[in-house]
Amino acid sequence: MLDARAAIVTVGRWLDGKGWAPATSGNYSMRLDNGNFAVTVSGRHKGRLTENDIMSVDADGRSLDGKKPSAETALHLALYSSFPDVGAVLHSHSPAAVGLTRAFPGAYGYLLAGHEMLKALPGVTTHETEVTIPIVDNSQDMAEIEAAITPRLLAAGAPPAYLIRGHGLYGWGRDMVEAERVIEAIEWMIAAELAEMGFREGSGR
Ligand SMILES: CSC[C@@H](O)[C@@H](O)C(=O)COP(=O)(O)O
Ligand SMILES: [Zn+2]
Repeated sequence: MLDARAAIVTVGRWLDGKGWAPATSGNYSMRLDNGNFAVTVSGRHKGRLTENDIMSVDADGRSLDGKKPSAETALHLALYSSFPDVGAVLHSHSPAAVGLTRAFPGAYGYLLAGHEMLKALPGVTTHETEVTIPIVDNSQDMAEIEAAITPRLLAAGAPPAYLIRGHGLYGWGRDMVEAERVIEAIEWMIAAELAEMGFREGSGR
């Protein structure tokens, strides 16, 4: 648990430095060796976490230390339950990811194709490929989001990430380093796509 606390504090500072964790948004978790999970306490500023802002929950999301876990804990636990190899889950709130999902209100997914950066995703070895990041509508009912997204994540070829419309990005990996790489790569590709759209609009192409 000590290592997990330190890793989560560090990742919060990094994500906040990127501008992807404003105003207490975002939440982070890690699988623990004892079958429980370390998760951020709800409502804390993720760039200013201390180790007291990381708590543990069991596989049903019950607090094990009297603190209040992230409001989105159920989404983290659904990923750990679906993917036994996953060791860390990150949730970012970047303006790019939120802007993209709001710019395409009817989109069910966003296609990333031809980017060299796709190779940052586990198992991808060439830019000559495409990955669709699923988009699910936002809800304050985590069970609703979970039910809408889980079957899509279990489909063949699904990436280790999804977008919640008008809300943010979830990404995960076998460990914290891999989860960070997934989030950073997808956030970067989304920003590149938005920049490209701006150029096209500006040049009339
Ligand atoms: C402050 S807006 C963001 C929250 O509503 C929520 O989406 C979020 O990401 C953080 O919630 P939290 O309960 O702190 O984990
Ligand atoms: Zn959120």
